[in-house]
Amino acid sequence: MFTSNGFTLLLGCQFVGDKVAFALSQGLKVIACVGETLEEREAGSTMDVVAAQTKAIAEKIKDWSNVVLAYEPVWAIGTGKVATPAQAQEVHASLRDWVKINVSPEVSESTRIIYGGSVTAANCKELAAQPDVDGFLVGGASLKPEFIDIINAAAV
Ligand SMILES: O=C[C@H](O)COP(=O)(O)O
Repeated sequence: MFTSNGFTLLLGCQFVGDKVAFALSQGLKVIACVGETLEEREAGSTMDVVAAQTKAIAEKIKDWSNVVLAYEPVWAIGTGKVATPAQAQEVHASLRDWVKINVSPEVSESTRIIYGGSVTAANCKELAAQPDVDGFLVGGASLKPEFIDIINAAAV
């Protein structure tokens, strides 16, 4: 998945892995977004989807020090439908476990896993309080004064 304000492209897993590796090779830092569609969530395949997306990245890179993982459920991006704190924590914890098992415990500890998708001043505090939510990828709300509240919530 490639996402920026109001613009989301669903890309094949392998293509995303190649893009991440290329960006790193050029000295860039990467926020790699993973996330399921509403259909995939309703089918119960959320973790299978984000694991497959993360695997495609893990197969192409060795050094994770310039990579941040962002959990961005497709159904939450720019829709006003935010993941509940429990939904976000469940996926973030599973992602961290996946990285621990499939990459290394050290990378699992050091890699930030941030949440994106309709984050606002009203929902950021509860999300930020989840143990495996390390910050936010903010779209629409970054253009509003409430952004400072989101920054402060994530900084605690
Ligand atoms: O670029 C940011 C993310 O795609 C989330 O966007 P959003 O906060 O407008 O839902």
